[in-house]
Amino acid sequence: MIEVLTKDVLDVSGLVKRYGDLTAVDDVSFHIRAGETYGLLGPNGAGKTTIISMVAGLIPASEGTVRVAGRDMTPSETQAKRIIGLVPQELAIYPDLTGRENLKFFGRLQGLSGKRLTERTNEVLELIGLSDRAGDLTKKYSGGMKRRLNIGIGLLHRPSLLILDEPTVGVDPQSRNSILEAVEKLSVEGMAVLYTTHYMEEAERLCDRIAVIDEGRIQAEGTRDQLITLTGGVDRINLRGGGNMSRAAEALRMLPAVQRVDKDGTGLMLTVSDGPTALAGIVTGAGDAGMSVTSVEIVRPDLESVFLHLTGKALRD
Ligand SMILES: Nc1ncnc2c1ncn2[C@@H]1O[C@H](COP(=O)(O)OP(=O)(O)OP(=O)(O)O)[C@@H](O)[C@H]1O
Repeated sequence: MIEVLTKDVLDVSGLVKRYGDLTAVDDVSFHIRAGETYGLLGPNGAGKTTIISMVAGLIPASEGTVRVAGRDMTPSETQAKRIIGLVPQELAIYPDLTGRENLKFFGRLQGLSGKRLTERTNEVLELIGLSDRAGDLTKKYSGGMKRRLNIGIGLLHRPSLLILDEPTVGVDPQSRNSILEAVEKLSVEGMAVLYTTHYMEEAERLCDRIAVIDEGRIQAEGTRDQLITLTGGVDRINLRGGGNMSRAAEALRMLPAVQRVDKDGTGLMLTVSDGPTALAGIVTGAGDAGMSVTSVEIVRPDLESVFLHLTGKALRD
């Protein structure tokens, strides 16, 4: 049993995709186990959709291998595809059918029928939070509800690996939360999830491990905390106020935890090795040196800082 649980559901090795002179995906390798949510975090055009298109067997790889539950994935492979639930960015639902009718239609295509189809449809509606709107035509759904239904369709056949391509782009906050909650629940139930996003908050909340992707390459991979250590793990403390800020800056530079002090018109920005521990001494030190501090902010490093550190670019457009 333990052996089954620790086996990789997905194993990607040396994956490359070339379009003419452009290498859209460049030597990408990673693996995902049952119950693990793995994030591909990168800006638009980083290569995320191309990676998952190869993982799902929609397009052939130029080089490298994709193994799903031990089987080689290729566009002609059918067994491995049954293990996957792919939820693309584009919606694939019928506007003139209700939510429930859409699920039943796609469920039948996947070989479900009778009581099993009804039960699974109800389970999926519950999971994506659409039970109370199941009887409405989907053309009346909000964008977020349509997106949730799209995810539901990918779940009907109980895949071992769910692939979600930027599932929350352009959706309302309620639907976004409902999507994130559904992914968390599926993960607890043992599903492996491959999640692409350019929102670092989502990667931080959902993903056990994250690959930071830029220009087709994995720039770094690890847990959130492992990635944060790449930045040197320093915090920023912003002090706002008035008084003698030049003297305060000089005094604060002498404190052991303070690596750097920058000054602007309204305050001081400090780079500090352990912000929460050093905070009290910094505020006291600034006051003793003649600064009147009116506000204090600690900014801990996040995945945005990691991306900036690795690529010199901001994650957001
Ligand atoms: N069929 C194609 N032919 C030529 N170039 C392509 C093709 N598909 C993707 N590309 C290029 O490959 C690169 C990666 O695109 P990809 O769609 O995988 O990025 P992404 O990270 O998923 O971004 P987005 O979220 O915008 O889709 C881009 O430069 C894109 O223009």
